[in-house]
Amino acid sequence: AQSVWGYDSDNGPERWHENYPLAKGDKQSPIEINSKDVQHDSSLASWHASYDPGAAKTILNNGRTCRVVFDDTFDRSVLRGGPLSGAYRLRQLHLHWGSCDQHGSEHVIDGVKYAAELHMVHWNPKHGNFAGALKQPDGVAVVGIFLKVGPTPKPEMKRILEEIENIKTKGKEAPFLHFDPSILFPKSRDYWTYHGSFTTPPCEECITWILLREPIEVSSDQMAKLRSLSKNAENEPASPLVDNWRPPQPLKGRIVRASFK
Ligand SMILES: NS(=O)(=O)N=C1NCCCN1
Ligand SMILES: [Zn+2]
Repeated sequence: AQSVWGYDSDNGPERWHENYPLAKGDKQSPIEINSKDVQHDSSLASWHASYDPGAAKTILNNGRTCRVVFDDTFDRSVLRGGPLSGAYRLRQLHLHWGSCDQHGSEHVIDGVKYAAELHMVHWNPKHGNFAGALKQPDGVAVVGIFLKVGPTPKPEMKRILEEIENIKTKGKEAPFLHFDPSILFPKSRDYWTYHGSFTTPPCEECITWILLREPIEVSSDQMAKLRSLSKNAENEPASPLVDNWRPPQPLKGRIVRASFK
């Protein structure tokens, strides 16, 4: 059987284009951000999230990440402002992380790789549904938050990490209720924005990225917790779910704008 895509040598990012041609497009994500090339745009508005804690549904290990799913059947939890026109519905959040604290993020900032990167995925309801939004350049908005290992870990990450016990192997899902993901935001609203793609196949180029400049802090133990997830199903040989990140892709002349000086 065709090995589905993943992050191993035989099915990893260097080979995705064989089954997913968009992966070789000229608006791919993630990217390396070099502050010297960033353009400050004073016309960029601030972004605002208004999330309903009741929209949180379940947390899942799909063998490639840990994902929290939200009810997106109406404008219940939305992101607006910043570079966006209109309100985008929160659909899910997930993470990418490394096998050690020194790497794991997908976007790289002035050569700095963070231990992990959290993505909050929103879609534009003017395109009818998520599948339709994937076909549009303004279809999806992802807020990226960097996780940095430091001395004052953010207690708000605890809720997600506590749930990991119940979703250790691929396919395991647990209820995840009454959760407002905006508690995960750092203090500063400063962000970079550019147009790119999903960092996972089929790598559709439908994303307005909003990357928060200020990382949130986690402890090394919290990172170890994330690394205790397995990519295998319960009855399969154990294989740790780590290094589920795509490396930076060619910028191809794109402009990265900053909301800050
Ligand atoms: N890492 S990413 O760009 O957010 N990729 C995603 N792929 C599937 C749907 C949600 N997000
Ligand atoms: Zn992601």
